Amino acid sequence: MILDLDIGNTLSKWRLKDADSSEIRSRGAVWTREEWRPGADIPDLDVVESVRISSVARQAVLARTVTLLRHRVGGVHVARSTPEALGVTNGYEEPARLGVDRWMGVLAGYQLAGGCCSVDCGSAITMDFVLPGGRHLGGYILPGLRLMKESLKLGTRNVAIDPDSEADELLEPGVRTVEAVNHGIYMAAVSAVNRIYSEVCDQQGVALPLLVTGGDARVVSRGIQAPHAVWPDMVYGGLEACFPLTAAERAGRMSGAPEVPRPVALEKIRAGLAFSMLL
Ligand SMILES: Nc1ncnc2c1ncn2[C@@H]1O[C@H](COP(=O)(O)OP(=O)(O)OP(=O)(O)O)[C@@H](O)[C@H]1O
Ligand SMILES: CC(C)(CO)[C@@H](O)C(=O)NCCC(=O)O
Ligand SMILES: [K+]
Repeated sequence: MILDLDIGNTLSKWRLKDADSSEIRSRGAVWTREEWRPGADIPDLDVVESVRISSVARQAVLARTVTLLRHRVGGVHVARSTPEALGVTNGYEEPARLGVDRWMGVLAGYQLAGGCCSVDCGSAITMDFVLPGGRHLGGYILPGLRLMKESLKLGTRNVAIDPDSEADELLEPGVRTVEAVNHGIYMAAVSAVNRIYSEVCDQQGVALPLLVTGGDARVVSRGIQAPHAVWPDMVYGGLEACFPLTAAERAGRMSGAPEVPRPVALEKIRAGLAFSMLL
C-alpha cells in the first residue's frame, strides 16, 4: 500500500492506495497537530510500503512525521517546491517559498490539462496560474471561508454553509446574522475567484482550463461562472506525478482525475469583464 499525506494548516488528509490495482482503499483526515501518529483514525502502518507527503505545516511537524515514518516504512518521499518540475517553471522569486500544496496542485493541473488555473479552497483560498508551455505566473492567497467567518467574531463560526445550498440562495441578502455572514463570505470568495480568473485570462490572452480542490471546493464551485472541474485529489495528483510508484502512475494517470471541460472562448471572458465594468 501507498500512504499519501496532505498536511494542511488545519487538517491532515490521508489516503491509502493499492500499489497493484491503483485503487484507493481508504481515506481520512485528522487535525494537524504537533505529531502525526497512527491511531484509531489513522491507517495501520504495517500495510504501508511507501509514503508520499505534501506538508505546509510547521517544519517541526513535518520533521517529526518523517522521523516516525522512516522507522516503519521503506520509502518516504517528501515533496518540495522547486524552480522547475514536470515541464513547469515556478513563478516565485524564491521558488522554495511557494506552498508545496499549491505546487502539487499546479503540477497535477498541468499534467492533466496543460496550461490552467488551479484553485484550492482550504484554510486559505489559493489561485495559481500556469500558461500553456509551462510558465507558472504565481498566484493569489486569500482567507478561506472558515477563516473569514472566524475573523468576524460574531459567534457564527460553528454554523457552516450547507454544501448543498444553491448558489442563487446564497446571493440573497441574509435576514439573520448567520445567514448574512454565510452569504457575505461566500460572495467574497466566489466574486474574487471569478474576477481573478477573468482578469488573468484577459491579461495573458488565453482562456485557461479551471480546476478546483479543497475542503470548500464543492460549495465554492457552485458560484464559479466559468466551466471548471472539481478535483478533490488534486494535491495527491501532484504527489503521484512527482513520485510515480504504480504502473498507472508511471503512464501519467492520476487517481480521480476529472474530465476537464473546455474553457469558454476568450472573447466571452473579455465581454463579461467589460460588461461588469460598465455597470
Ligand atoms: N471536518 C472539517 N474540519 C474543518 N474544516 C472542514 C471540515 N470539513 C470541511 N471543512 C471545510 O474545509 C475547509 C478546510 O479545507 P481543507 O481541508 O482543504 O483545509 P486545509 O488543508 O487545512 O487547508 P490548508 O491547506 O490551507 O491548511 C474549511 O474552510 C472548512 O470550511
Ligand atoms: C497558503 C497556504 C497556507 C495554503 O495552504 C500554503 O500554500 C502556504 O503556507 N504557502 C506558503 C506561502 C506561499 O505560498 O506564498
Ligand atoms: K490545502
